[in-house]
Amino acid sequence: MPEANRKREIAGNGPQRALDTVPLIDIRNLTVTFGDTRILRGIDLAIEPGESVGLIGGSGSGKSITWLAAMGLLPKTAQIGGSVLLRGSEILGAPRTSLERLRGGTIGIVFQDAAAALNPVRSVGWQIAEVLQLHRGMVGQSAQDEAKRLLDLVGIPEARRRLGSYPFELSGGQNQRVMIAMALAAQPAILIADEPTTGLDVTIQAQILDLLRTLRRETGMALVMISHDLGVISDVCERTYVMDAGMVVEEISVRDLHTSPKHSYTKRLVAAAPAWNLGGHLTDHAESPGPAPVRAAIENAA
Ligand SMILES: Nc1ncnc2c1ncn2[C@@H]1O[C@H](COP(=O)(O)OP(=O)(O)OP(=O)(O)O)[C@@H](O)[C@H]1O
Repeated sequence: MPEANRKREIAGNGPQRALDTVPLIDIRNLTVTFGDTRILRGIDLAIEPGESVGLIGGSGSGKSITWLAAMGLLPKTAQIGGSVLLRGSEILGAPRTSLERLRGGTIGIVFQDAAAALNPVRSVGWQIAEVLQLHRGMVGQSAQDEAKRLLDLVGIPEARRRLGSYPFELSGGQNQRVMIAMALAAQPAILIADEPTTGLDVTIQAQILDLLRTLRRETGMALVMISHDLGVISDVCERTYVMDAGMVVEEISVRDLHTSPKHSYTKRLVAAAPAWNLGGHLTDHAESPGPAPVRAAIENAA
């Protein structure tokens, strides 16, 4: 399909996006197969610079696999097809070294389980400094000062002292903030947050979501939020892709989620979510009843 038509088609099917720019990331007809099992069945999605975009769907719908495939993080047993353009250049199948440069560089990633993702035998200051050296060439005092600034930025108290702390000395919420600081250290153009608040208590979850919203506004980076929680998506994102069984079934603005979901799966998600949950971006987050009832409602809908 000619490029212009493709873009018109995307715009016609979902919320309006800028049509005259090259997307930051443009995923086209992405397929993933393990053996005989097709996991992704032709994913199309695009992220513009500075946007905040959700990827919502039930467990096993392929949300994480989409981004793992796009960034070359799947095992060799995966057969991958389609195209992933980063600022117009193909990165699917790119050499490992250039993908490693992109990951944690242009593309920052925050996973659910920060404690597992952080190195237990290195101080958080060391780990942030490593990113600063790798991606920005910073060493010595300037790296230490920047690491401290990043810990301040993500809301870790007594940041200078905390540079010497190990992950086991920090709470779950603080480790998640350290992960975000590490991702930000490389000044990414896009941050992919895969269920970044699952497992954290309600108040900490609200604080982390608030932090991600603020950081996106202040740094201008794009944010992709992967979640099965409609509350999280409507809290943080402007629009969302809805995934079911390895396909994107709908692209919709978060505001329209309330009133005009089109696909039956999206309608079920919305119908099952408590009313407060869909107004998350309009409410005081600290009063949110939290993710557990939402997850139960979504699982019932699926
Ligand atoms: N290495 C693998 N080999 C075979 N199948 C896999 C592999 N990794 C993931 N899968 C399968 O791919 C499907 C999609 O997984 P994925 O992790 O993307 O789901 P998800 O939508 O992120 O779900 P969740 O919200 O539970 O994390 C699942 O059915 C999973 O079992």
